[in-house]
Amino acid sequence: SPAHERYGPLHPMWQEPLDIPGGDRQSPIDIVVRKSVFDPQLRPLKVQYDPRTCQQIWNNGYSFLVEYDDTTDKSTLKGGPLEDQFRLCQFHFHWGENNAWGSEHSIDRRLYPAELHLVHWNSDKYSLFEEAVIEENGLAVIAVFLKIGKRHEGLQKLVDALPDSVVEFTKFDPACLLPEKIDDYWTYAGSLTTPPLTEAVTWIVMKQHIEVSHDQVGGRYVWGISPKNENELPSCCSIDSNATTTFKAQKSSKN
Ligand SMILES: NS(=O)(=O)c1ccc(C(=O)NCCc2c[nH]cn2)cc1
Ligand SMILES: [Zn+2]
Repeated sequence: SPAHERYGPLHPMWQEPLDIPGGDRQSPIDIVVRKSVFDPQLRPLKVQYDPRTCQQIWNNGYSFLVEYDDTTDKSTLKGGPLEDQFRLCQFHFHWGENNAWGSEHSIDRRLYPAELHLVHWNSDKYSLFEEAVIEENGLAVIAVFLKIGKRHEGLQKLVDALPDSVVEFTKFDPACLLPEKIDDYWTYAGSLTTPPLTEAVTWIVMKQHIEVSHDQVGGRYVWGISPKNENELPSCCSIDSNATTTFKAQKSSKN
């Protein structure tokens, strides 16, 4: 069943108590630049996205996802730290209530207003995302920081399409959201940053950010997770704010 039938406002992920894994590779992390080590064995990243695999955009109650058809090897990622070929299944953003924060990773403790995650799963070893998500080398996520600046034309097509639920969204090439130098990245072994927090992710964090204008960045009144006015707030938003707070509290109580 598609993700929006498994997750989303009607089945919020945070309600049941979580048995968060003990975890020695939990994400997100603060990237301490002076402690990062150059690895000459890292190869250039090979990103080959086919815009025709773009299927839909939907609001899952705490962010919005753009989902891709991952039934064949049409939109793939390989190279860099990766031994296998990975299939793009979705991308989504993390943002804050204001532009002072919002990203999940930080660079020398600096947070960005938002962070894009392009989620891929290992199609050489597994046949479904659900299988790969529980395996150590199952997922690869490219993270790109967003900074407020000039308007990002490619992003605008997405912002214009933002749904209150699920809308058909096609021919979007996510490569337009990547910075120009995709071979300048940090990589580390980590986890999903939201439940089920499984430690299955090879993170590839881009050093270069992309610029978006302030009216393009997330937050309750821009990225379509809340209606025209406050009292029409769909239930998902209330779950959204509580869940986010609860989840963050759980996570900080853990470590
Ligand atoms: N922020 S992130 O680390 O990039 C990230 C990416 C993907 C997911 C995700 O897909 N969560 C559902 C997992 C699941 C288990 N079984 C079926 N789906 C969560 C966080
Ligand atoms: Zn994410």
